[in-house]
Amino acid sequence: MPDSGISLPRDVCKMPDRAFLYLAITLLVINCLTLGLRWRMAGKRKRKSGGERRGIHHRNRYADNPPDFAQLASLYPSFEPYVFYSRDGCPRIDWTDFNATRELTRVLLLHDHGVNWWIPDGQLCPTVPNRLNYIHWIEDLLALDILPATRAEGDITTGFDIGTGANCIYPLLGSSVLGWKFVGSDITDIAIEWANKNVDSNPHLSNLIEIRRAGMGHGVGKSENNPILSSEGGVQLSNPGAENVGFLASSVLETEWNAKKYYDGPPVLLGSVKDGEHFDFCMCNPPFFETMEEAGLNPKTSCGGTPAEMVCSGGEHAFIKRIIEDSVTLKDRFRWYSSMVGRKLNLNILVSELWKVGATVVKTTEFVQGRTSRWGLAWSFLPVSRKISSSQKVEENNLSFMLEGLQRQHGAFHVLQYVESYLSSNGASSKLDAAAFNVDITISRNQINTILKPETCDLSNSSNNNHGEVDSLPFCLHCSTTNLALFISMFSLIFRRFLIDHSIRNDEHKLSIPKSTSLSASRATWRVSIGRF
Ligand SMILES: C[S@@+](CC[C@H](N)C(=O)[O-])C[C@H]1O[C@@H](n2cnc3c(N)ncnc32)[C@H](O)[C@@H]1O
Repeated sequence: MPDSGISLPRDVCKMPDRAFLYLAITLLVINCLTLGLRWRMAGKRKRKSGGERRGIHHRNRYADNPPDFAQLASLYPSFEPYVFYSRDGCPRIDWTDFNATRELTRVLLLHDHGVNWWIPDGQLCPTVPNRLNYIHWIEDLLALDILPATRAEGDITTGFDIGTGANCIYPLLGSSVLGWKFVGSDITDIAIEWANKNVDSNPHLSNLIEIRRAGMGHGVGKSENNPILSSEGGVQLSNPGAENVGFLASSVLETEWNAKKYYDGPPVLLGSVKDGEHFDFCMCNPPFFETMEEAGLNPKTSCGGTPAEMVCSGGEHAFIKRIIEDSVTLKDRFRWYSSMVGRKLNLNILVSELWKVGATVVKTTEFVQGRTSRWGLAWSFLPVSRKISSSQKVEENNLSFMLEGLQRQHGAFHVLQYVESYLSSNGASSKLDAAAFNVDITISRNQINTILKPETCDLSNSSNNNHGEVDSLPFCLHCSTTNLALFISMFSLIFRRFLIDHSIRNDEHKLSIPKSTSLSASRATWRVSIGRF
């Protein structure tokens, strides 16, 4: 009997042929079903852990048509020596060979985008399909109508690429694929020289792209009055969120944040943006690492990358934090600020920092690049329109409300963290998603009853002083039952506790509650999520 890979009980071997055949088929079917189930579960697990997991952007031209190495080799003799055929007959290249990856990028840019391009040995070599994902995500952000338009219709979309590199990839792709204008900044001579060469070799794009040395005393924040640069030229260490820490002092995020180092390199946006300039967006593929060892240079690929491109003091966290600080000064000079982020932990920390500094909207996405993931982080300070989409309007279990009377230093994020910890301490399962800016709560009727018990509800100690400016925060409540009134009572109580705990006079606070909700459901457990809209 050939080795089927399935071991059978010994007496099965004595069975008559037909019985054995049935058994073998049954085992095979069970095996297939199990495999299928595992496969489906793996798929589900992936989506569950990755949230809105994204691969290649649906508008990315390589989404349905990955680069055809054989065709490229037949069309471009310079690429041909790098292509070999594996045993299964598939054309491949050696991803650990820098010359091969550089030649692939060159021919892809030429063949698919009509772009002439080159970089010197060792400079960071971009993977065209990956870089296109970020461009298309920016396109998605610009199409969102939650922010007011900041330029006249018909004006060309204009972006700022922080750290454009010798490869100048984002301006070249953004201008050739979407006709956008770009300013690309960098700090090294080699990047400035080669980015300019790459622009000059494409006369059809050169009027769309300007290469600029960062921090050369342009406009806002020029060296002599740059509010961020200290007299020693280092970065002034603002204690992040100092006035906002409050009850969060011990939270994990804060601890992580405070443990981080600070960027002390050349200016980033301040000093690079000229007086009167406005941009639709900025983008950045930052130096991700603190050391070249950390960069670890993936042994499975060779995309080059010099220390100047890969490394900065404090790593990506510090660099992006610096972009955030600059954006706080530049505010609506950019419609959207954005950056790539290499680590999920940093993404969460940066999202929470953005809410603290007053961003009006924060968006994130995941870019799946082969076996690694990167994240996109975008934010704005423009007023967000409170338009409720038609799908939200028909959902009867969605409720929007305002929490008024908060002091301005208590951001909506603080309120959500308070809700999370308050409910957790009362036994409910409560999970804050910093990126999505909401808290998911699973709570039982008994737990709600305990929270609403008169002794728990004693809110009489409310004679605190109110100081500072007051503000109001819009929230949205999504509830898996129609029993909103119960939740509103509970949240009203939690918010009142928050205000009391933070020395805000009780009578200043107001929670608008709809009149027509009824208390009827008898389910044991509900799911509710509260977030900012
Ligand atoms: C990871 S590389 C990105 C290059 C290119 N944008 C890409 O995606 O391949 C980071 C770039 O940021 C540049 N850089 C570092 N500090 C900078 C600063 N303060 N302002 C502008 N660019 C900076 C580096 O020289 C480097 O070219």
